[in-house]
Amino acid sequence: MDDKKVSELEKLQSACRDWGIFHLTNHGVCSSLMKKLDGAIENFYGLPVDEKMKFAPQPGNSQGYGQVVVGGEVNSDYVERFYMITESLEAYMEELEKLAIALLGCLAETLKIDREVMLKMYEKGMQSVRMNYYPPYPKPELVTGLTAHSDGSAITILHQVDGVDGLQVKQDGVWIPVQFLPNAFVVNIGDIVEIWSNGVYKSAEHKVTVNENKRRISIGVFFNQKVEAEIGPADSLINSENPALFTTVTSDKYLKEFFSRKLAVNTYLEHMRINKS
Ligand SMILES: O=C(O)CCC(=O)C(=O)O
Ligand SMILES: [Fe+2]
Repeated sequence: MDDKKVSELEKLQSACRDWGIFHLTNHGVCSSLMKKLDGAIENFYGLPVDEKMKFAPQPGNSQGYGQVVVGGEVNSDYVERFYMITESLEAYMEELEKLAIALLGCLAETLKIDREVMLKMYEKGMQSVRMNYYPPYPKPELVTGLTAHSDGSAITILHQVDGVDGLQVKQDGVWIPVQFLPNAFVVNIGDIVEIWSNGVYKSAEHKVTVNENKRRISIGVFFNQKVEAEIGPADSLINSENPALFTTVTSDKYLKEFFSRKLAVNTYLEHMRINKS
């Protein structure tokens, strides 16, 4: 491996270990697709509420337009969201999937996990997308845009439309604003990579604040394992000196349990932790 690659991988390693979140310059990849998508999303959120409510989720289905719902009640978070499992958005998703696999490949390399093992788990994995719309609010300190949480995904690739800030990540107990970088995605390590890496990489605890005058729109794409893959620490990382810190569960169970819980930090991950202290 050349020195440049070694140093890039080292940077990735420390970002994942210390922060669970980092910027990824996109070098113009998907930029025209992104513009189209941004326009479509702005048009959608600009529609009257009764038009948007036509896309409200059916009972028992998490896909559709609405607010954050916790245990059947609408949460106080000041955000409108649209969640869908991606069949449309194909071109954008295809490009992002290549990026996600490349990133997961780099993570596997830093963890000394065989690339084939990584591909077996994540290639053609389940993907979903969530579009978040945070309207401006005159007293932003009185509302939360999106509650503190970690993503249940393996990794999340986030695009912030128009560069309106608001995302924050918790580091050593302190909330740090994630500065917007033009032409860069934000990548979050999600709970699945924390489990898969047996705790080497940490899922990012993050939240979103609301802006006084500007509306904020973000598009998060969540990359998960294949539905038939199990979720647990990678076998090659476990030995008598490094016991598994998490249990292994089927994807099905993981997804059901994750979505049945409140949006919060490490919700199901903590449940999977072995020898909780
Ligand atoms: O709006 C953002 O920047 C973040 C959204 C987010 O964290 C999520 O949808 O899980
Ligand atoms: Fe998130």
